[in-house]
Amino acid sequence: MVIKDALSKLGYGNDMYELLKEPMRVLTVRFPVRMDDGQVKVFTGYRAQHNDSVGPTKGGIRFHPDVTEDEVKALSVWMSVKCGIANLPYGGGKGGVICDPREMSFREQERLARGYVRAISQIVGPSKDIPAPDVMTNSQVMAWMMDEYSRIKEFDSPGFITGKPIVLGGSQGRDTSTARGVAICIREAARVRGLVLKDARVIVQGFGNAGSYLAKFMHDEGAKVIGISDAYGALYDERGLDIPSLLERRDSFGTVTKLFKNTISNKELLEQPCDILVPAAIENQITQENADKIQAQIVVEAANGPTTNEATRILTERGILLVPDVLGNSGGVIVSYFEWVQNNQGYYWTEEDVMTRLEEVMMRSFETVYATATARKIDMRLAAYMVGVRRMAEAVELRGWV
Ligand SMILES: NC(=O)C1=CN([C@@H]2O[C@H](COP(=O)(O)OP(=O)(O)OC[C@H]3O[C@@H](n4cnc5c(N)ncnc54)[C@H](O)[C@@H]3O)[C@@H](O)[C@H]2O)C=CC1
Ligand SMILES: O=C(O)CCC(=O)C(=O)O
Repeated sequence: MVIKDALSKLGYGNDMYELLKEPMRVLTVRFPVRMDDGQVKVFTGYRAQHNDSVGPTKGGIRFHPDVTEDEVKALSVWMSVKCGIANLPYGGGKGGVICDPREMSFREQERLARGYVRAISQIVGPSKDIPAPDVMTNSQVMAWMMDEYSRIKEFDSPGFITGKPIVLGGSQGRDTSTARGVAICIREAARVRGLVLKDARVIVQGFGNAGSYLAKFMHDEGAKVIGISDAYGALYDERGLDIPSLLERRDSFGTVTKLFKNTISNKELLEQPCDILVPAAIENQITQENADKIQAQIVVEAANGPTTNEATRILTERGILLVPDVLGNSGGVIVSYFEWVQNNQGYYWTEEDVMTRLEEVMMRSFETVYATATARKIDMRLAAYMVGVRRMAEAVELRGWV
């Protein structure tokens, strides 16, 4: 495990690893939701809280048929590392519900969101554990969840959840912040590799919140986005895709390829020649099986966990610069933190303020991780974990837990 290597390189013993290798708390909930046809369906969900030595835990909630307890647990550990790199006063958390919102009506999704919040309400809160959007959840889902939590607690609680619509206390720029952070990492990675972004060939896997805005930002930079995909297939054109038109035609779940006949598979897309490859969908996409077929100079992970540890080793040995998820996609939680700060202060920033601060934190994070990787001659993922876990380990020691 990377966290074990990172702790060991930082000089910590096995006791620290034993504490930090898994979440301190995981709640499994089963809750009823009345469907539109009058029947009641029981859904299973989870909320994992990795470690709260630094501050309350923080991390998104995903609605997806493949959610498992192990996945949510791993995602909560990665959130801790991510918050550590960006120096946010949080530990990591993550939640998920096994469901397929694409098959549910708007009102069924609302009842699901509210039911999940009722089920987890005892262990979450603005100074305990603060959720946010993730796969197949969005600002509307956050609005329902915030409303449900506020009703239960009987006071307005915007700071309970981030990624809300602006009128309900959301932050300017949160919707595009994950992609903005990825774009900053791409710019910095290209700089250290001497790659000019204009006309650089970019492939983005996933066309939801993270992937679609990233494709837009790359297109706006003058790069050539030659491939994109969603859960149903991929579009590829070496002359460059019409990203503005695809953005208009995607649905709220990031689906667009169903509108086209000439699609290729996600597997084929990942193996096409390009300069920059951005996995922005789900876990385990670059593995031992296809890592030697990746034809990019730079891989920036917008998704959580798209590259296995073995594949990270293969890509790094092949000289490909891999910017890991815990750094690459940290723009989302950074602006979530800004949203929470604004909610706590009751004072709201301009989009320019948000973007300037995001840029500062992302630049500092990239530079610290890149310098650690270069100085220690280690891959960017291990370097990121060393940077990310250090503060948490210190806090654990100072509290006398280990
Ligand atoms: N939304 C956010 O603020 C953040 C998201 N992330 C990560 O980014 C990734 C994507 O999240 P979002 O864009 O928010 O989700 P989303 O639900 O908005 O979009 C997901 C996209 O991935 C596609 N997809 C789903 N299953 C797929 C498969 N098997 N193969 C290929 N494509 C598939 C979907 O069709 C959709 O285009 C996830 O790993 C998430 O954890 C990370 C940090 C923050
Ligand atoms: O915005 C947040 O608080 C967390 C987003 C998230 O789930 C992630 O970074 O993976």
